Amino acid sequence: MVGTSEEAQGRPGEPGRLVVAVALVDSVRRVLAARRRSPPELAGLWEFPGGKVEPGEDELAALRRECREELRVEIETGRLFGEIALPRPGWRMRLWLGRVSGGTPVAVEHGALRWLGVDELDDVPWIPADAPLVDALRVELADPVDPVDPVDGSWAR
Ligand SMILES: Nc1nc2c([nH]c(=O)n2[C@H]2C[C@H](O)[C@@H](COP(=O)(O)OP(=O)(O)OP(=O)(O)O)O2)c(=O)[nH]1
Repeated sequence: MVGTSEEAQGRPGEPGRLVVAVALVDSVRRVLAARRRSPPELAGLWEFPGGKVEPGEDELAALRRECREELRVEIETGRLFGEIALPRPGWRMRLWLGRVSGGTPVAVEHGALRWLGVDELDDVPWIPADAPLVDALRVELADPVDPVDPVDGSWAR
């Protein structure tokens, strides 16, 4: 049953963790989504690239590391887009805006990658916890708060 495993709920007394992820936006304002292969309760669901920040690690350094490991790309980050609580005690996830600055994403650890336009965000089953971020991204992609974001003027009009 989904949500009953240790992966979903954590061990009693386990300290929380920070997960950092990035909404990579391309020049035609599509966002990169990645399909998880594991653990079983998340396999097949789609997410933003990222992962756990290691103890003592800088959050954005962790994000760049995860993008190299998972996608084989270099990234530039823009502004912090949002933060959510994950369904595991003490765990939260911070989502940054960003773009690929080097290389082409390859699904090293994921089952698939897709660049989704604003009208395609609902085409994949996202991890349920991500729903508020996906909703906010839908608004952002359709009508950017700052048309010269996400990094330094790279939004394509
Ligand atoms: N990367 C990412 N993780 C998410 C999202 N939504 C969400 O609930 N999560 C959860 C799934 C995982 O429980 C946790 C991220 O852990 P992870 O297993 O991807 O982290 P990691 O790459 O450091 O993995 P590992 O080295 O321990 O294998 O955050 C999302 O959009 N992106």
